[in-house]
Amino acid sequence: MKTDANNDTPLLDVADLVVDYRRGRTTFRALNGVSVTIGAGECVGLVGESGSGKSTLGKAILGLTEVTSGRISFAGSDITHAKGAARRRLAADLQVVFQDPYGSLDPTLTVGHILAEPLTAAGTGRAEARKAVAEMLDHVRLPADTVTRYPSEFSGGQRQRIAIARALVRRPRLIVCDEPVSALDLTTQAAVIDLFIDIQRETGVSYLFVSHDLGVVRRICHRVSVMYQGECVETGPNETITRNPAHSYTRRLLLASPVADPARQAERRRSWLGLRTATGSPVP
Ligand SMILES: Nc1ncnc2c1ncn2[C@@H]1O[C@H](COP(=O)(O)OP(=O)(O)OP(=O)(O)O)[C@@H](O)[C@H]1O
Repeated sequence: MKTDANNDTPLLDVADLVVDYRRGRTTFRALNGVSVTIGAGECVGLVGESGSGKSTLGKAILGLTEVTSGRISFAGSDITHAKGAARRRLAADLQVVFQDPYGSLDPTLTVGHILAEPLTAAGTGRAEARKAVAEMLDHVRLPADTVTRYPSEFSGGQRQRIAIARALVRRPRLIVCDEPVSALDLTTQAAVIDLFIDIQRETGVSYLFVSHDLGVVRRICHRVSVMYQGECVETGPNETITRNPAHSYTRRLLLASPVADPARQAERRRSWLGLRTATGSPVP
């Protein structure tokens, strides 16, 4: 595994994480002892069905939800409960791209303003911020005149490129990508995934790539962790997880993910139904 440049410490080290949500008078355990590491320049995929806890893990890393127990370390520092100024300092290194390209950009601001704001808020001068914004637009393959336009003037895929540029503008070391392509049509998805791959090659940034779609994760990630009911049931290299999964839940997830060939899809569906019947409903 690739690790932090100067030592053997992973860039991100999540150990035995527990997150409980309050539901009225009871609590619901959304994460139950989850451990994940990400090295420098590595992309780790987080897959699992809806409700398995993927977004909760992303939110805990970003400080958007309270951690019940366990530890999150970033570049060797404990950030489990980082808040206020400590959390704001982390924003230089730790960024996020959300699923919804329509809701995540302020419609009242020009794209230039949206992209420059994280830099000027951190004390960068206007001229330097303008230069960095132009570079970022180039990185995400958007034309220079994008700066004067508003988010509503762009398609979903273009908006997601703007959101990626905003996440990149402070040159972070890790981006949490929470279902960043699931709201896009298949062709746009493929182009945005290619962009994520190119950016990683160009900048060496790491990704935690959350997706319910193993097909997407197969294209972009070095390693994959599989979540099921708040637990991480399997972690391994992309090839191993997507070709030879050890856990029965991963096999089901794999068989349920769509493939382009309809005949193969039908065969996989039959196989999936057979597997369900053979193993019964509850997954071990
Ligand atoms: N703020 C909250 N309060 C109470 N329960 C929550 C809260 N947020 C999430 N949950 C519950 O925690 C569990 C995990 O949710 P989470 O959003 O992390 O799953 P997910 O795998 O990301 O699902 P999806 O793919 O649908 O986004 C779900 O049962 C969800 O209902």
